Amino acid sequence: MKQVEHIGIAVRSLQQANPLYERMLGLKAYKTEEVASEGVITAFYQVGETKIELLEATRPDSPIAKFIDSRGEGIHHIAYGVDDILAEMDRLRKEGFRLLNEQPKPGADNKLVCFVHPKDAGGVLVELCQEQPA
Ligand SMILES: CC[C@@H](C(=O)O)C(=O)SCCNC(=O)CCNC(=O)[C@H](O)C(C)(C)COP(=O)(O)OP(=O)(O)OC[C@H]1O[C@@H](n2cnc3c(N)ncnc32)[C@H](O)[C@@H]1OP(=O)(O)O
Ligand SMILES: [Co+2]
Repeated sequence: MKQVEHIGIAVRSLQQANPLYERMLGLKAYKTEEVASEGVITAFYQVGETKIELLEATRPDSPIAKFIDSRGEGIHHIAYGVDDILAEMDRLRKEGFRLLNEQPKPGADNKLVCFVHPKDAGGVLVELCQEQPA
């Protein structure tokens, strides 16, 4: 894994969270994108070498809705950038980590992603992400 690509933060409402993050970071979101397959709408902030990904649920069965119901708003996952997601998935599988998707799937911001179960990763949901060729 080469860097922390982004930190995912669950929010109830982007409309309410964006002004807070803009004031706090002194930055505007560079992108807003819906990922229907995950039931989320995202806003991305570039902070130095990494990004903050705000996530609002778009439906009640979204992982973000479930997370907010049980834990409230806050850090939801850490995403690590990788060069070869299939190789990294294979390595983690062999190390005994449960992957939450067996094949890489499309994420936001032109990435392929895979999640690792938080119960195998010290209580933190981990996302692997690989840049997709444009
Ligand atoms: C925008 C696309 C993409 C990107 O490109 O960046 C994204 O970031 S999408 C982000 C949203 N998508 C996902 O989170 C997909 C992966 N997540 C899942 O598959 C599930 O959410 C989960 C992690 C398997 C949990 O689902 P489930 O088992 O149904 O939920 P429970 O509420 O029953 O939780 C079981 C257990 O796990 C703990 N938990 C749940 N979520 C997290 C979390 N984010 N971080 C740490 N721990 C988490 C939860 O508290 C339960 O623990 P116990 O209470 O001790 O049993
Ligand atoms: Co993410």
